[in-house]
Amino acid sequence: IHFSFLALHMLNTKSLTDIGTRRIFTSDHDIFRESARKFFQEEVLPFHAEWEKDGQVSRELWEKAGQQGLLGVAIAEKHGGIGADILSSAVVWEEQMYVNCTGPGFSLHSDIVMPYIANYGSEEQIKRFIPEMAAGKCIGAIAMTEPGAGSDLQGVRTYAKKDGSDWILNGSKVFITNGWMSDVVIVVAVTNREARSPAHGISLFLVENGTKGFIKGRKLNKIGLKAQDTAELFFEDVRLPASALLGKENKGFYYLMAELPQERLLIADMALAGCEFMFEETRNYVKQRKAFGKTIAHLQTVQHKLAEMKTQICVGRAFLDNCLQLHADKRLDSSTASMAKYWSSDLQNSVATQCVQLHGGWGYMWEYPIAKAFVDARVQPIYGGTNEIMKELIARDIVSDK
Ligand SMILES: Cc1cc2nc3c(=O)[nH]c(=O)nc-3n(C[C@H](O)[C@H](O)[C@H](O)COP(=O)(O)OP(=O)(O)OC[C@H]3O[C@@H](n4cnc5c(N)ncnc54)[C@H](O)[C@@H]3O)c2cc1C
Repeated sequence: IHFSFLALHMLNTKSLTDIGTRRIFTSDHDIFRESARKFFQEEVLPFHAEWEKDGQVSRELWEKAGQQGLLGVAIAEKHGGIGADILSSAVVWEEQMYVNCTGPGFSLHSDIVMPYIANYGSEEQIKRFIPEMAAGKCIGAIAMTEPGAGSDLQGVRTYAKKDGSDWILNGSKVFITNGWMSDVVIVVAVTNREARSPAHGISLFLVENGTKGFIKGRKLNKIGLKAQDTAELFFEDVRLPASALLGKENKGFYYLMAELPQERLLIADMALAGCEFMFEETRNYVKQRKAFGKTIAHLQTVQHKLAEMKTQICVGRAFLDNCLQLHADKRLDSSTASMAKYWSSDLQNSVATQCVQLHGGWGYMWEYPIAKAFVDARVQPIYGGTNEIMKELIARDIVSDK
């Protein structure tokens, strides 16, 4: 393995987004990062303002990302994925944040939805979905949250009733990332209402776009993530064949618990990358903005703010990179992933607030990247399990007698 040649000089990096400065990556990762960076700069950034108006990205973008090998990066080749490691996925997450474009729901598709199918799907399901998803021709979503059940996942009401060997699905879901463009949705539903606890009676289903009774509601009008097609989904007497069940009946809750740490790590890494982006954006701004005859970068209070933020980001990055490495070694436990999610997403919001402040009035204008980064950051402590729930999970481990 050839580690990044610059890795040992990490502390002297010119910019927090420089390639080849982090110890966890090899030179192969760096080469991959260069191509991912080019893709996001050329194929995403110039079109994103238009997609913000549309409330969604283009289908073409998904296919281009597929052709470029940016989807399903960490999914095994034998299953139809790219067959690289999770650190390569992290490269894609981070590069998306470095262009400040939150529209494409690639990370959810590649590193949340695809793993469920690869890990729990039948051979037939894997063959049917994974290659198409890696090609960007089939867009994936996952529908857990309902209007009446978010944090309390055991409170889901969507119900799949057996009818011969088929299932009849009824219910509704809300806040579903990639929901409007989705071609396949993993739907969390109750399959046994008499289970000894709700967690024992939940299953996962693969529901395809176009299935009778599967209705997409509106694209939700969010305060940020303007180009992300977050939607409501409705299921009205949707008849599903036995082959739509993902994994084993009534085991859905266990699958969710097993996969959620990766989702939390991904949010955390994107939060840290968002901080790195905002920091560099603000550094550049204060070095050229003049007030009282000098650039504002000359003001000591501004310098101290930047020094504090850089320190926090570097400390956070060290922990996050450790978590990424642990996850690559399959040793990341759930409560450590929760720590990363809660701490990084809180940091992202604190950095966002301070960076907007350092931009003055221009920081409040939509055409300035920092304004977009600020509103986009706000959801990070909410989704993927709220930060209050993260603290519950961390605390449970601390006081447990086991
Ligand atoms: C943009 C966006 C995209 C999303 N994408 C998806 C998706 O793709 N798929 C999906 O299934 N869901 C998705 N979600 C839903 C998201 O995961 C939920 O919004 C989140 O889990 C919180 O649930 P809730 O909104 O019902 O809030 P609630 O559960 O009602 O929480 C309200 C408040 O109460 C607090 N609270 C609740 N329980 C406790 C407790 N036990 N202790 C302390 N505090 C508590 C919460 O922390 C929060 O502050 C998305 C949400 C958004 C906004």
